[in-house]
Amino acid sequence: PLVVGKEVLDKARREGYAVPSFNTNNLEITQAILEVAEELKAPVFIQVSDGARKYAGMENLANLVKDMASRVRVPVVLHLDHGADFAMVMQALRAGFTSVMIDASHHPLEENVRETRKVVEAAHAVGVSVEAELGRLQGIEDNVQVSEAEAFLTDPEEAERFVAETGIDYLAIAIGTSHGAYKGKGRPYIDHRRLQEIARRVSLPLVLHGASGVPAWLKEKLLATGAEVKEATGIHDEDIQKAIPNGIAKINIDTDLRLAMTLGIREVVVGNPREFDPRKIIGKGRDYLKQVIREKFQLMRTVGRA
Ligand SMILES: O=C(COP(=O)(O)O)N(O)CCCOP(=O)(O)O
Ligand SMILES: [Zn+2]
Repeated sequence: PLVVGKEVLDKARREGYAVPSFNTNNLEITQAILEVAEELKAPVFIQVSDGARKYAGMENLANLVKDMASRVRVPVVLHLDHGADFAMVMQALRAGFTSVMIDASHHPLEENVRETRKVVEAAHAVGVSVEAELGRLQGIEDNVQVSEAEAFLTDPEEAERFVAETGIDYLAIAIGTSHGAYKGKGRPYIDHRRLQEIARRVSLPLVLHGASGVPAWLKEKLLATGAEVKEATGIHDEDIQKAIPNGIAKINIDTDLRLAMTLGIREVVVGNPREFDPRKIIGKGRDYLKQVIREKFQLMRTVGRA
């Protein structure tokens, strides 16, 4: 069923596992997420970004997820990813979202606090959980762009104050991850000591954005279809596994789903030039999506937690 975010993440942080938050833009991605969550008896967040809202329509995606979530046994949270402003958050609340992010992290701290408090008051009035962000990720991705220079990591002491002043339910932090498929030259450096210091001061569930791994098997297969993803690199599994006991309870995954969908589509389109049935083309993408989603639940130890 559809549930509120706080209860799912408080349990995850308490019991030392994480819940993946997968971005959806359409029917097939949503199906893949829910089929695997049900199969593995795992709680799951399905999140809609600003880009997805523009692409598919917020109400369309909300109605799809709400209806499908009502027909599975595992807890499903419908989450607004990177809510840009109060108006967008209100649109999500009206559409029935059970968790919302207000991302005012690119504003000065006082404005971030003000914006976030306003959202907390409105969302909590209707029993919906709130995520906010402190610190900035580097990385380029569609509507989420921060140049290297502006990127800065989350200050533990500031995080403690921010949580106290805003009343949020979970906190997104910057410890070295970044959005998109190009997270740095070699292995991205994840500041685990900084995370431990934040987790010591903040008892709320912590959120990791920009956490896609760009799995080797997926990259190899994509390269074999002629996809130009040679420079793509992601967060290493060990860094994810290390971050979870240190308070990370929600982990955002979008890029790995994009790569999986693209692999299926390219394999059919490049491999069978005579194929023009979208069900065969997008359907192949859905199969790879399910494989990636399965791996994420296993990596985050979410299996069987529903
Ligand atoms: O943290 C992430 C994804 O991280 P990833 O790129 O490492 O998967 N997200 O919040 C997804 C942001 C997607 O925004 P848009 O659809 O507008 O491009
Ligand atoms: Zn993000």
